[in-house]
Amino acid sequence: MDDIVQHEASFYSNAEIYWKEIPPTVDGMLGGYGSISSIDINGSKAFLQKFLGEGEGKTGRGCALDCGAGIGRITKRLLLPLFNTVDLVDVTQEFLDKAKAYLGEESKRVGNYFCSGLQDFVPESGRYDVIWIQWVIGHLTDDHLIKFLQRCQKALRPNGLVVIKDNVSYEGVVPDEVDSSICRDLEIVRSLVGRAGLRIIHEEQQMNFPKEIYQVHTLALR
Ligand SMILES: C[S@@+](CC[C@H](N)C(=O)[O-])C[C@H]1O[C@@H](n2cnc3c(N)ncnc32)[C@H](O)[C@@H]1O
Repeated sequence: MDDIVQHEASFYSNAEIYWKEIPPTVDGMLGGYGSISSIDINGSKAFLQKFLGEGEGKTGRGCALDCGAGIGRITKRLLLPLFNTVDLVDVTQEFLDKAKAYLGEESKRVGNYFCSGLQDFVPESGRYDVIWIQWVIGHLTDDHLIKFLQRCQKALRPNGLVVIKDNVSYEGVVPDEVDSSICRDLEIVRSLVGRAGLRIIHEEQQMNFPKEIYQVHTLALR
């Protein structure tokens, strides 16, 4: 991590260069593991449903933000079916350009396509019921992740949730030179969430993924 902080500019620019070369497809989004997309989405749906609904303390279904959205794989199958409006934010303009066609008819319920790195992005205060952050935190330094989570907390509506769903390493920080990212262990992710001042409401491991990939954990925060 110290290395990355010293070479922060190239950590971000190398990731941008990497993603610009990736085809705007579900397989591209998932590093060749397009086949696990349905298992992923179904797991996420079951996770989110626990918090949605009518009544005291339930999370609303007005507006969601898909962070590191890519072409909108999660927006299409998880967020648009559950929320009235969805905003997308991603650093790769080519993916956002593809999103409208990929989302089809339902893209009329997309509020905004924001092209920005999450390290720079300021979500609108009080706008979102759910802020979904999947398979992208490894592209942020610790400091930027903490500050982004703090901005997300301010962007929540009452009873809103920030959800992180991501790979976790067995131990420590594992760099990936290919896409210029890192994978953190679960303890490190939890501690960054704590340093950001958010509380973990619920946590689950995604089941039924291939054995050879990282474990994937989902954390609901507010
Ligand atoms: C592994 S893909 C995941 C896409 C989507 N979350 C999904 O699960 O289908 C990572 C995405 O993060 C985007 N990305 C990489 N670095 C980013 C950054 N610093 N800020 C915002 N998006 C970033 C890439 O353009 C890419 O769309």
